Amino acid sequence: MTPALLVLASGNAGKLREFHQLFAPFGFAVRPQADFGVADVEETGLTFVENALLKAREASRLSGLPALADDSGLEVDALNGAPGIYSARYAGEPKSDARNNARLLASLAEVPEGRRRARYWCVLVLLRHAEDPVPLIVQRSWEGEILLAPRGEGGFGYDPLFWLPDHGASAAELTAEQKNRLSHRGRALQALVAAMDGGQGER
Ligand SMILES: O=c1nc[nH]c2c1ncn2[C@H]1C[C@H](O)[C@@H](COP(=O)(O)OP(=O)(O)OP(=O)(O)O)O1
Ligand SMILES: [Mg+2]
Repeated sequence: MTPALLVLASGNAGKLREFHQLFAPFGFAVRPQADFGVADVEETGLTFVENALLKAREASRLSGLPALADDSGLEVDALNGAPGIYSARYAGEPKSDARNNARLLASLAEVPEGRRRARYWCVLVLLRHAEDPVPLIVQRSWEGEILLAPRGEGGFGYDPLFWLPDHGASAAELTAEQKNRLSHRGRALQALVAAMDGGQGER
């Protein structure tokens, strides 16, 4: 299935910017859920995949279009996997990247360099319609370490604290093109598009 038009089931401006860049080469149109009056759903799942399904289903139902949702977050080993599926709300409501980053640094204040390993997860769910019983699902991670202080101005969310030892940069110090090539989201989307083009049966 290569739909002519896809709704992006997200209200996150950083994600939407990355998806627009990532989809540009593939030649089908994507529109944010806000264009169809879709508001954020309550993310009541206990896994990224459950939350992504809830978001995609709601956006598809209200738009009448195929929908792609991204549920993502940061898993920090020294915090037993927190903030995980709660990454967006780590410092409470309303969601705030600045307060989330401050809480992450405070939570890791006693954890030395070398023990600050973490990874981003991105789960993408594509529904052909709201009652699609065969969602297309891909999950990818991106390994890094949590810095002692923020670096860089790019990206969004936890990127200024997400250090990439192999690149000698934080995720916020990469160009948009570099981040999209390396990231959990960029690689998940490549895999999703490959699966849409016939990798998973007759879609
Ligand atoms: O590449 C990334 N660079 C930095 N931070 C990131 C990234 N990817 C996910 N994250 C963080 C942001 C947010 O704290 C959480 C996602 O939460 P998540 O519920 O999936 O998104 P959201 O509520 O911001 O928007 P929406 O649900 O409408 O898509 O993980
Ligand atoms: Mg969310």
